[in-house]
Amino acid sequence: TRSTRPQRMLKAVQKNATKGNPESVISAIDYFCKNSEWAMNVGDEKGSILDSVVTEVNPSTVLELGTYCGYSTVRIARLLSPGTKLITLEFNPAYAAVARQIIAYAGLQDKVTLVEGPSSELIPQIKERFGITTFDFIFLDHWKDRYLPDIKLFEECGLLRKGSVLLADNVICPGTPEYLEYVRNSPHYESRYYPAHLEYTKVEDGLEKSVFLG
Ligand SMILES: O=c1[nH]cnc2c(O)c(F)c(-c3ccc(F)cc3)c(-c3ccc(F)cc3)c12
Ligand SMILES: [Mg+2]
Repeated sequence: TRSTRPQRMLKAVQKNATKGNPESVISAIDYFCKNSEWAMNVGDEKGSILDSVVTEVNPSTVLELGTYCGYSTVRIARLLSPGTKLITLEFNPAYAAVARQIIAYAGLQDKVTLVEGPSSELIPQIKERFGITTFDFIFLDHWKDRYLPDIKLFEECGLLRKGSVLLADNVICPGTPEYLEYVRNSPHYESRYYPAHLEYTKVEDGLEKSVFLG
């Protein structure tokens, strides 16, 4: 049967990247998406903004919603201090299977815990399952309609602390208007928009960074 796009992306990584070299994995995926098949990785332009925010926060606890093929997981994990781990949630088992292999190819498997399932069920389990009290950094990149309910879930579950940084992808394309309205008008968040483009295209998109004020 015909391979899937994530499987073809994995093949491109195995062919063109160097095992244990995260930069080469990132480059191989970007090359694949620019020259073979578009795919919904955060990409190099928004990825550079992601890198700068992660570097600035230098988080000890990290959560990613939406692993897909692991591109942003690799981007984040390669920047973490030794001993720091990130938890990434993926709903789609086929995506998760490819992501595990791409993360391992980059040599970052010891810094990543990939959990399969819906964020609505997994978020309330995080404290007990992973011994986390609060997150320093959260990257939202799963499904636009879950951004607002999941940020409310973070608040209800006590997973945010004064200074927790949330960074959300696709706030313009496909767009998350209710989420933006919430973080931009809530007295509990300081929000800032980083303009960019939809990965590998000229279409407008951007990232929204929101700091929890407590
Ligand atoms: O769903 C997503 N999660 C995370 N990141 C995404 C991302 O970075 C994207 F660029 C897109 C996107 C945007 C425009 C487009 F034309 C196709 C896909 C999607 C997306 C949006 C709607 C869908 F029906 C399917 C996928 C996502
Ligand atoms: Mg995205």
